[in-house]
Amino acid sequence: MKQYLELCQRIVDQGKWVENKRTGTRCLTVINADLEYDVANNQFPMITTRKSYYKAAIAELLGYLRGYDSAEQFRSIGCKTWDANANENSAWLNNPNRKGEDDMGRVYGVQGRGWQRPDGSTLDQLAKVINNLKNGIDDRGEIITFYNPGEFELGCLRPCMHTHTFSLLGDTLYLTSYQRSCDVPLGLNFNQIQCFVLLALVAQITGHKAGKAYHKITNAHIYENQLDLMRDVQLKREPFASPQLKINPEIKSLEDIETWVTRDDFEVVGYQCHEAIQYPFSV
Ligand SMILES: Nc1nc(=O)c2c([nH]1)NC[C@@H]1CN(c3ccc(C(=O)N[C@@H](CCC(=O)O)C(=O)O)cc3)CN21
Ligand SMILES: O=c1ccn([C@H]2C[C@H](O)[C@@H](COP(=O)(O)O)O2)c(=O)[nH]1
Repeated sequence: MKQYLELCQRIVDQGKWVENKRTGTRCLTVINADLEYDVANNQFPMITTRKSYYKAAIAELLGYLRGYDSAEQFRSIGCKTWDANANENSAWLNNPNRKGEDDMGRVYGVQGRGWQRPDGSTLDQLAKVINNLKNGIDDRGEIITFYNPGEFELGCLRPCMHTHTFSLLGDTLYLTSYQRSCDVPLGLNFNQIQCFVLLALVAQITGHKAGKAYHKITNAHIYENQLDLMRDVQLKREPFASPQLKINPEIKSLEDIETWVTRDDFEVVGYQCHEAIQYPFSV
């Protein structure tokens, strides 16, 4: 929590204003932030200086791991975060590749589970990584990347947290996640949870201890219409201690994640927080 608040304060104190053509809203911006999460000691990085909707963040991650490509699929598992980008983003609405209501196109999990090869076959990046890790193999390339510049025009948004690298040291699994663009008041609240859960979950299904998750962010920003709430409300609050995350121990394989796991297989213990803050969302 301390590192989150320090990043917010750094943006407020040292950020530079950058115009953003896509959303039409300028952002106070810093470059480069390194966060880390202690998964080994179950310090769940939920924001405590406002209410955090952690189940929606976990549902979003489950949708990525399943290769979902429609906002309807995300809604059906308890996550509304893709409604606006699938249905209100003018560039995407005018894109001839959009297949209709709720279509997100070839984003995130579509690339992670079905990267298109030149011969027409597909590569399941996630299954390869899980298989290797299960067999104790780290080939120094246990990478899942959603970033496919050749297919950007086939999706509603370029992935923000775009690459996840797993590393095995003895019986301990580590994760390094890379993010090119980060909406610190809204998106980061979700992304911190997702880095933590991705490591905890993959460690559980591959039979390893979880170590640390490292989260590397390039462009970290606060949109202009979020700044007053961040500076004058959220940053004035004292954080509470981190809660703990309990994951259903019956989750044992990638197939479990694909078939029956829901957001209710994840439970938070000891969460204390300040009141909700509703930040504006820029599409
Ligand atoms: N401008 C922008 N910021 C983002 O963080 C973002 C995008 N766009 N586009 C793609 C995804 C969608 N994400 C989102 C979208 C909405 C919320 C959001 O509204 N969160 C609220 C309530 C969540 C709920 O009730 O489930 C919050 O207070 O955290 C969070 C992340 C993250 N990404
Ligand atoms: O997981 C996510 C997804 C998106 N974001 C934020 C970062 C930016 O504010 C927008 C994406 O806009 P671009 O113009 O494509 O950079 O969404 C996030 O923080 N986390």
